[in-house]
Amino acid sequence: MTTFRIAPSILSADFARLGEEVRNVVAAGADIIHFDVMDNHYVPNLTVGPLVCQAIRPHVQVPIDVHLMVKPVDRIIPDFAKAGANIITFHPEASDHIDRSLQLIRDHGCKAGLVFNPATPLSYLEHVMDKVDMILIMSVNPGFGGQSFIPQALKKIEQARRLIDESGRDIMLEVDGGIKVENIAAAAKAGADTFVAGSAIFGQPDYKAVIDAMRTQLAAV
Ligand SMILES: O=C(CO)[C@@H](O)[C@H](O)COP(=O)(O)O
Repeated sequence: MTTFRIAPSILSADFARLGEEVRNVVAAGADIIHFDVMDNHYVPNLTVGPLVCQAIRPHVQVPIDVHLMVKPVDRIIPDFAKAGANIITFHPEASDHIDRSLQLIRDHGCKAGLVFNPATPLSYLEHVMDKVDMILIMSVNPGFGGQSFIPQALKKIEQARRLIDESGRDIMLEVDGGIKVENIAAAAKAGADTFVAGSAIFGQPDYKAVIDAMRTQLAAV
């Protein structure tokens, strides 16, 4: 049986109360905290860095999944590992040496992953599948929360699921962007097992009600 994980994205949280926000969302049933890092270079938005990751680390026991939307990637990896990240993912287009970046993340004791924008081919995986612990399929173009799910992502999730099954490895398949109660089951049916949701959770007053509703949808898959 598939283990489904719900990973609220801090991008839609109240940054003035971030410690309280991550505590509340974990108490509401979140399995992972998704930590979006944007540099105003690789993506046209700017968020937070390792200091903020370090600041929230004592507030939660669940894994922190750091999604690097930065270029270059390598020089910031050790800082996030030291700040308490458990999973670090990056976009293959943002790294000059994908294999080296994956190895660097693993050498720092974290799980490593690659992120695929809507128009980025999965072929980047071909020679590095043995070093990947997570594949993250973007169902929006990265940079902002609150965008609409791009339905073509479902086909890519199916393709990624086939590659994972062929590899025989235990690789998490995460989807990110526009995930709501209404479409989470479709993403799960396509093969995703980890679901990032920002505005759908932090945009509602009752985090537990949303996460429970998502789990109800997942239980029927
Ligand atoms: O990485 C990103 C955006 O670049 C995402 O993690 C979003 O933050 C998800 O937000 P919603 O689409 O769920 O509101």
